[in-house]
Amino acid sequence: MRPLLSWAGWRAVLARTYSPGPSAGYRGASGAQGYVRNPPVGTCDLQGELDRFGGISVRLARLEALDRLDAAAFQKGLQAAVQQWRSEGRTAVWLHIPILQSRFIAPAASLGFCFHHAESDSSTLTLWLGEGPSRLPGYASHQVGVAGAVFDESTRKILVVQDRNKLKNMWKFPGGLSEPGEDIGDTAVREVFEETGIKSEFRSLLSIRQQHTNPGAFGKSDMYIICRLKPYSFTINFCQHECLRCEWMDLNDLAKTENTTPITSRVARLLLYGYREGFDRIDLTVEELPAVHTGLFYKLYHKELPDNYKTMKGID
Ligand SMILES: NC(=O)C1=CN([C@@H]2O[C@H](COP(=O)(O)OP(=O)(O)OC[C@H]3O[C@@H](n4cnc5c(N)ncnc54)[C@H](O)[C@@H]3O)[C@@H](O)[C@H]2O)C=CC1
Ligand SMILES: [Mg+2]
Repeated sequence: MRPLLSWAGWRAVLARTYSPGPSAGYRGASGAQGYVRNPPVGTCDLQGELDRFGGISVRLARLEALDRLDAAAFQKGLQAAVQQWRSEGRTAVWLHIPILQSRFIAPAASLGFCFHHAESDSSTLTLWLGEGPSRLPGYASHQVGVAGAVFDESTRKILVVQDRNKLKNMWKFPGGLSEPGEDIGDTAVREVFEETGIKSEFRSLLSIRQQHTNPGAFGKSDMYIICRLKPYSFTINFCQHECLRCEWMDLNDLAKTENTTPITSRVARLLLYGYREGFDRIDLTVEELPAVHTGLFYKLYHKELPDNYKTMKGID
């Protein structure tokens, strides 16, 4: 059995890891993003990561001796390390703690660390070391809900549901919360299918509602986006868990009824206007463009831009 890492050993590991000497220099230019990696000391192989803002990121999951380290020894080691990082002019510490090592949260908090966020299997705590108030960005500020206004132009019918879990049964568009990494249009199409059995395709984005302190948003703000969808199946098979009723309703009736929410009524009128005057008046269509710095792609939603403006040919 390997020996328990002592406080002195732990302190040495932390101190050596964050004091780049000849054997542990930063990769890349000074002040740039890089790693600080030392050869294993005792049973530990600690890695600290320097970010481009001068902060240091510590991932406890990478410590080999973590299981055998007690909370008190961790606190002393962390305190010494924080002192060292301060003296080195680091701006912040990001401490990533696996859920099974949550015993290290309280010692870190006693040194001034606060929760930044938590995911299912880890929490991230931060400590601001820079001048003045913290400039660290917060975590998620909104939840995103997306509904589909599925409109069949050939019959002028719109797909509506009544929620099973609401005290008042009002007509609304089927929809739900967006999943991480999911495009807005894909959420609308998925939620419509899950709740009503109707297959559809994305056409445009119609409206965005922002609401703060929404009771269902875990203290965050709520962004509720309504998309225009085109149906390609018409037989309703609605979800009994979530919906009480589901119908194809004439768009005029939805625009006039009082048995609906203000947002549904407003978007029904918007759709009626688009149906009569041309959907280009109301649609924010989507295009995929490349991001310059990351090489990733993103979706951009805006009113249709004439081709000559896209290319800027023939424009003064
Ligand atoms: N103004 C409007 O017409 C309405 C807008 N919205 C917006 O739609 C979005 C959310 O859509 P939803 O259809 O509510 O989400 P959703 O379709 O993703 O999920 C709703 C279902 O999740 C389950 N669920 C939710 N919270 C639960 C809990 N605490 N415990 C157990 N089960 C739970 C229930 O089965 C519920 O039927 C939000 O952005 C909200 O603001 C929702 C209702 C009406
Ligand atoms: Mg729903």
